[in-house]
Amino acid sequence: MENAKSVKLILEDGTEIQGQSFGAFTSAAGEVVFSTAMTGYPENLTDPSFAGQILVLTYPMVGNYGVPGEELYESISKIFESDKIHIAGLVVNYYSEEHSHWNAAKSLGDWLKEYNIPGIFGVDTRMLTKILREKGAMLGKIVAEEDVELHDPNQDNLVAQVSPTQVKHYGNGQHKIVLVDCGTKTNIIRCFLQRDVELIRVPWDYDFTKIDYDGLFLSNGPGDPKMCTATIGHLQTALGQDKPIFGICLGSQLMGLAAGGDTFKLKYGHRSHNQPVKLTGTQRSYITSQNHGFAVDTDTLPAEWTMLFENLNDGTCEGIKHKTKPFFSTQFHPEAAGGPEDTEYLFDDFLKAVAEHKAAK
Ligand SMILES: NC(=O)CC[C@H](N)C(=O)O
Repeated sequence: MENAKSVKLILEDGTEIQGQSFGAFTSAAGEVVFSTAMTGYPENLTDPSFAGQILVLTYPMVGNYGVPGEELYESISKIFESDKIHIAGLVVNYYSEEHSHWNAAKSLGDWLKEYNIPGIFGVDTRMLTKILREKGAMLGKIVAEEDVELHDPNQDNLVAQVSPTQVKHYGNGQHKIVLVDCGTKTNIIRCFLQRDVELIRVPWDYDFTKIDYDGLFLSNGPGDPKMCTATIGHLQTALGQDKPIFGICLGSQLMGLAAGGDTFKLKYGHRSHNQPVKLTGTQRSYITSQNHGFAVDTDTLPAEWTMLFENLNDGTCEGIKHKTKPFFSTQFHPEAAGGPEDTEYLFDDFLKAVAEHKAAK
């Protein structure tokens, strides 16, 4: 891009990288994390799990397929994972303002401008990723004209910032599922609506134990799961019953915490579309889409819980399950947009558990 203004990326360890501005010419602070996914920036940027984060993309050319226009499916976005950009800033190597794709409606830079989010290009993002892998995810800032303070988003209750304040209903299928929205990706809603469900989407701190549901679902979401004390409290009540429960990503961490286990922060997290996980007790592995910085500490799980999936790169917990009750979770994203769809069958497993539980009543 010609005539782009200079901006800097500054990390908390003092690393300073000069680059050029695209998107909004403004400063922003956050936690600097990297993703090695090769595509999917429209989905990543709108995933509420990224709230407060400055996202570094290792794929070297970004923007060349543009950004799709908004289309709706059952009153939710057909493509995006929410109705706005959630990242704090974007760091890329080569930015392509020119774009070409059958459904492109605008450039990535124009889209970032609409939401006042800064981007920086001309950064060797693979070198930067080596720093983040060695030292761990760090605080950082993109500095345009005005300087800003470093800020740790994990100290904030980000879930309260991205969760809706109203209850919403979707679909009229036979299984009544409560979706606790801690920052849900819309593809989770789409996955449910393609199945036989009536979905009740409730805020993160809503007392869902008052609803006579058939199954409970806990969504993904941003920040430290320990901030969600209200959700954990309601979940503990639900764990005292037998109705099926399924959690994804933050939802998995909340299940671990409500069960009495602990969570911890990974050194630099898992963000990509090719994370291998193994189903415990089998030799079967799946390629999964992931975006998390925290994980359940398997060693802290109570005796009636066990690890359901294990990450084959670093051995960390990628899901848990109760040994006798129909409660299970994944740390990865089985609904995966973008990314591999190998594990979407888990939605069917959950609804099968719901149907069986209803039949046994
Ligand atoms: N995608 C998610 O739900 C992320 C969960 C949590 N915020 C983490 O970073 O681990």
